Amino acid sequence: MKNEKSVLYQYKRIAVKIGSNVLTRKDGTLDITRMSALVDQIAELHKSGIEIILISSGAVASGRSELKEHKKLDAVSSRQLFSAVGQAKLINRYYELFREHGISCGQVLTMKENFATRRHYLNQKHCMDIMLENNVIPIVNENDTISVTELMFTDNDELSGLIATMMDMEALIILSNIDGIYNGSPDDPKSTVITEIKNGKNDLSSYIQTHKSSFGRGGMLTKCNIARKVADEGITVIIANGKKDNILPDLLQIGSKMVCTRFLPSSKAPSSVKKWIAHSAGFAKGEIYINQCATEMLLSPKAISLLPIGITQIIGDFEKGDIVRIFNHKNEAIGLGRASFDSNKARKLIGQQGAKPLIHYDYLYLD
Ligand SMILES: Nc1ncnc2c1ncn2[C@@H]1O[C@H](COP(=O)(O)OP(=O)(O)O)[C@@H](O)[C@H]1O
Ligand SMILES: N[C@@H](CCC(=O)OP(=O)(O)O)C(=O)O
Repeated sequence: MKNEKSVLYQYKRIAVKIGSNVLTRKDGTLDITRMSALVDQIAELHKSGIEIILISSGAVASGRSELKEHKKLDAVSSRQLFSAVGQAKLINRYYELFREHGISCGQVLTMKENFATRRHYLNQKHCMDIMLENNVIPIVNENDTISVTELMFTDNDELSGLIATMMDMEALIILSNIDGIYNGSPDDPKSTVITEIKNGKNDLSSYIQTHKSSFGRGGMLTKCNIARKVADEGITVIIANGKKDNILPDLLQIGSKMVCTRFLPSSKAPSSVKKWIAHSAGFAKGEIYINQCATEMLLSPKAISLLPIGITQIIGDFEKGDIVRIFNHKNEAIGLGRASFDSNKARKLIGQQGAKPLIHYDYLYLD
């Protein structure tokens, strides 16, 4: 499709995640100039016909800029206070900035629990589908005011991965304060950006410095793990520098030479239910341990369901339809699935021949 400047872009449907570090100045306050520049770029892409979902951090930073004086607070309280004030200010800014381009945007606040059941998942999907159909740009963030401690996403990278898969986007662009993933310390002049990461098992952990940057929550390692998982589901993931001028149009042009790290997508995308299950580890209610033979069968190229005969132990209580984690005979987590019946019935059937599968192949996701 052609835009005003006749630029050809690579995708028609993208999710863009703007990280805390992109939107935050050194003193922790919101960088409105950067925000405005990114809105201009998104507006340009939107006008060229690309459907865009924005996952934007910045609520806490925005609240911090607003409430210069406040009582002494612990970490949870300050996050709740800053995000309550900051999210209102953040979305208001986006609203005004997009309005200058004649574009409507809408707010979607969510939390981990909203992905836990298939029904909640589909409700959220419907909300964003309807926004896109009506030319509205969804701006998604975690509902930081009530999502605390164990209910929280690791960070907005995890949330953006869930959104990109749920909405069947062609690409997820993760904008951070760095050009991509370096093959060493980013501060070392000998390090260079890894431009392409092929699908499959690549261990990048030796490259990643574990210290976190000033305002990011998860760090580069979570970004990589999420990126690989999303790419396995058939979506291209690009990590690029959101602080660079005109980064989005430059990055997405056909034949772009812009420096970034690109995770190449798998050509075999799983079904929509399997994608949901793949991102459900945080909501698993039980643990299913299986023997070596069952492990080998499940990992074989054939479409095999998990039968009670291969189960050795069940930990935890779950209902029919809940997500459970699967462990091999070496107690290593190998995947997730949706239980076809509850834990009481499953326990009674352990090791039995001829019983119905506890996890049907269609509801089984292996790492
Ligand atoms: N090998 C690496 N390549 C690139 N960045 C790295 C690497 N190791 C650690 N990092 C750090 O990861 C940071 C980005 O992650 P994060 O703090 O989560 O950002 P964001 O807020 O944008 O999500 C970078 O600023 C960088 O300091
Ligand atoms: N939801 C929070 C940001 C959460 C977060 O983890 O951000 P990031 O480090 O950009 O992935 C906020 O709006 O301030």
